[in-house]
Amino acid sequence: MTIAFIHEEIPTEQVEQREKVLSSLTDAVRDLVDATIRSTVADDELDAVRAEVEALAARLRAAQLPGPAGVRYNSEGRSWNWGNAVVGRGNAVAPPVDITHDEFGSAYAELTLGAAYEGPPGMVHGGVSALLLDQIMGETASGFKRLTMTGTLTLRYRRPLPLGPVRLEAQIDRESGRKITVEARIGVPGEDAAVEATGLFLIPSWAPLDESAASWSRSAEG
Ligand SMILES: CCCCCCCCCCCCCC(=O)SCCNC(=O)CCNC(=O)[C@H](O)C(C)(C)COP(=O)(O)OP(=O)(O)OC[C@H]1O[C@@H](n2cnc3c(N)ncnc32)[C@H](O)[C@@H]1OP(=O)(O)O
Repeated sequence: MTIAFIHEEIPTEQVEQREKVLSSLTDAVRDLVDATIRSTVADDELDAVRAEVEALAARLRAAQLPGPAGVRYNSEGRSWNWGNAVVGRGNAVAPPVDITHDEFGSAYAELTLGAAYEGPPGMVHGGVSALLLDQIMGETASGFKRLTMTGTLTLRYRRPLPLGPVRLEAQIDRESGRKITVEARIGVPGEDAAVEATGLFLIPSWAPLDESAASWSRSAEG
């Protein structure tokens, strides 16, 4: 099975303009998700809203990609992955997360998780913690200069994580050939970690050890 990045020759300025407009729509959809979960309006009002939402979806379906958004890049080295489940600017399921890479081998992010990410009452779903940790660890292992895939992820849930502000941190622990071990954690900012993770990330045998020569890079905006 091939994992391919899509070369699309759109000028960076145009990509950034589209990303800005798309991000605003995505924020509005995310707010709609939160509003839906927490709404206590009457049933007939829920039904009226459903009809309007269906009409809006039909407008967006007037022009669609044939499949998922994929990861795209232009020859200026700008890439965009608007469908990604964690950082995708077009994905209202993504919290979203802005990951800062301090230097190669270390990263962090701060975000607020609302009602859409609930597991135990008032707490972050364990799978959501795993999702966020997988992304930050994968990006840390890759450093956007090589393709890495999650091989094995080990999580220790030490204490429940309340919905609200959270902080994620990751750093490479060790590397050997195609194997990169990353340590990470998520918790309330300034408190002990709620979940600790260790991940073994692999550069697949079919991928180059370093892809930076392919003039492929990710902008800070992601
Ligand atoms: C420039 C590019 C930038 C890209 C941007 C990136 C952003 C990232 C953000 C994305 C974040 C989201 C991230 C996601 O969500 S990634 C999505 C979730 N992960 C997957 O779908 C991975 C599925 N698995 C595979 O594709 C293959 O099995 C891989 C590629 C992992 C290995 O297949 P490959 O053919 O390459 O390897 P091999 O079988 O010859 O074995 C080689 C060695 O590795 C050892 N081994 C194998 N498998 C495992 C395992 N599972 N755990 C531990 N060890 C394992 C094996 O024993 C052997 O060891 P040794 O005998 O040599 O000692």
